[in-house]
Amino acid sequence: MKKLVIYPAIDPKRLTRMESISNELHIVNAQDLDTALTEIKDAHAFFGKITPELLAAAENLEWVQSPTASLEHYIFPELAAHPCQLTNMRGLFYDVIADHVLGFVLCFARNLHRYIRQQTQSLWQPIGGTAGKPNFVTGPGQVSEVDRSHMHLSDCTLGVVGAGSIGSEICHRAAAFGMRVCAVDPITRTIPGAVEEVWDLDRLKDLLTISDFVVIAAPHTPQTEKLFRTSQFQQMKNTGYLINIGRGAIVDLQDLTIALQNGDIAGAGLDVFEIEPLPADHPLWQMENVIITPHIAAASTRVPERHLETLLENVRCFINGQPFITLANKQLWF
Ligand SMILES: NC(=O)c1ccc[n+]([C@@H]2O[C@H](COP(=O)([O-])OP(=O)(O)OC[C@H]3O[C@@H](n4cnc5c(N)ncnc54)[C@H](O)[C@@H]3O)[C@@H](O)[C@H]2O)c1
Ligand SMILES: O=C(O)[C@H](O)CO
Repeated sequence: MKKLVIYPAIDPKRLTRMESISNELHIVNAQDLDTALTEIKDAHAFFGKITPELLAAAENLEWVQSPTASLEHYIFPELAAHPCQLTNMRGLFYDVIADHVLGFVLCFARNLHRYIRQQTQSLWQPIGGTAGKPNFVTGPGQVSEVDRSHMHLSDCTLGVVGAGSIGSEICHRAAAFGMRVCAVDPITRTIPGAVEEVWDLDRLKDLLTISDFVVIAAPHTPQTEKLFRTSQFQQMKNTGYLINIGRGAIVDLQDLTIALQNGDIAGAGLDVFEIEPLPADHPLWQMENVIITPHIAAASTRVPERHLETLLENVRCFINGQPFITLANKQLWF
């Protein structure tokens, strides 16, 4: 019989669901580190926060399941070198984060973030027009400054950096809004129904040059750390927007701030930051072309249940000797 050690211990209700799927798994829900260290010795699987100390104590470990989607604070060199398979919790947030991104896109396209600020001052001012004046739709053939200041999504291109579960869903949603969509990714080659050919990473510059909205949906790895610096912002359209729901460390915060101040890009929708929480005196807070959400793009009532479902499905795969549904590529981090 295979043995799974869980540490830190999980809610007994979740444990019952796990036990109910198989009587071929001996589960130890370790209440303290000493128990975890003793029990992991002959365990085949581990769920929770693995450490170098726990890994060193394990003699038969075949599988480690991370409780998080991202692995940059989880993986360490001994774990990468260990023959065990590593799985994560990716894929739980694909739709809700894609919604969040489209929320940013719609705000920028229609200036909703600016109108919400104006509303707090009872200010009637069409963006591009005159305060306090009625705004008449212009006649045939005439495009006013107000028209010019509001984007038509089907005229826009959205480019995604990192076409995994979240990035692919963003592409589908953007395509449904009539946008042209492109993406770069080292592994994904196509997103059926949205992007016929996903480009390799060497075409990042092409993506930056043509996109009205650049969306970062990649993990934080040595390759993506500070991928976005001044030169990337300068390659973007100066009417373009950056949206980051991936990881803060992918974008150099200072360079982004300067790019926004210089008008190298038109604005940014940010859920993640190089420094979290973003300090209260940071200039980004005061920029009217920046929308800040406090790392909540994944928040949703459905996520805890999906979290458990992913864990149960991987347990089933482990018992039945089938491929895991969220196998991680350990080499991405080293
Ligand atoms: N804002 C949040 O609260 C929140 C929540 C969940 C996940 N995330 C972030 O989103 C990331 C993506 O999540 P996911 O579920 O789509 O993961 P995923 O593993 O399904 O997709 C990640 C994609 O990024 C690609 N990638 C790897 N290296 C790359 C690089 N150098 N350049 C471009 N693409 C690269 C991978 O090939 C993969 O297709 C996570 O790693 C996490 O950092 C953020
Ligand atoms: O990586 C994750 O699990 C999400 O960003 C939630 O913090």
